[in-house]
Amino acid sequence: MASNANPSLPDSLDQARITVLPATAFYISDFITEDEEASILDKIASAPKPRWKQLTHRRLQTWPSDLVNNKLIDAPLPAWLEEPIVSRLKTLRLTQDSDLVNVFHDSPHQRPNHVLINEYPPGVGIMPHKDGAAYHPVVCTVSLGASLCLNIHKTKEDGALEAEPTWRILQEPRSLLITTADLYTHFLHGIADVTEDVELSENTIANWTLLRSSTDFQDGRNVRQIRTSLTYRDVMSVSRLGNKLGTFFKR
Ligand SMILES: O=C(O)CCC(=O)C(=O)O
Ligand SMILES: [Fe+2]
Repeated sequence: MASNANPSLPDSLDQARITVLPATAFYISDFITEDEEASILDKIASAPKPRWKQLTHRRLQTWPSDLVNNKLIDAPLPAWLEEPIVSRLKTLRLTQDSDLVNVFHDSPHQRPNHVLINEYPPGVGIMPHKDGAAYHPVVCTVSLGASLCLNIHKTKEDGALEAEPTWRILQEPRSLLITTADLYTHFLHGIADVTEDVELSENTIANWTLLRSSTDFQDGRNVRQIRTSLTYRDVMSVSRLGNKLGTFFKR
């Protein structure tokens, strides 16, 4: 396939469901093309320096802006985050005979309005966490540059985190992972601070049969390289600027 060809998407998300996970997750290995991936990585790299927020080990960008008190100030996404990804997300049907042509059909704005860009060098991950109340519980993650494992953790009866993940999802470059429902509200997700993901196999990776090339991981290893993720979500509360009294209207 030419690298600029449209990727082949499944007819419906039914075919992309990660069936061993609790409700609900979908994985599409070729959601964007190599050309699209390269062009988005270029845009991220050429963003003005103040766009980056530098954490201790990791850096991130938020588009169109940071949330303030869990609210988004109304603004469009830049064109390079809108096309092709948002348009393509909107075309994904839940089932083949469903008219519900996207996973955001019951979200407040029927589409993602916010994108977080996270860059993970080898050895760097993100602590297990929940995404919280600011967002509608649908998360669409597009991975760029390299592969890594997202860990899904249970909590114990007393609310403490189980240190070992119960499931692992392997995310390849150009893939789309959608997590919703209990995976959003009940379980925690995180990425291990390792330079290599190990013990990768049909038995340990929840989406093994949906991978583009499980043969790449036949030795059970994924040596980490820089992996960048685009996390698309719908921020529930959006406020408009420009009111003289400084109060905010809901959209
Ligand atoms: O980079 C990822 O895939 C996960 C990011 C994440 O969990 C978050 O930003 O809330
Ligand atoms: Fe998260």
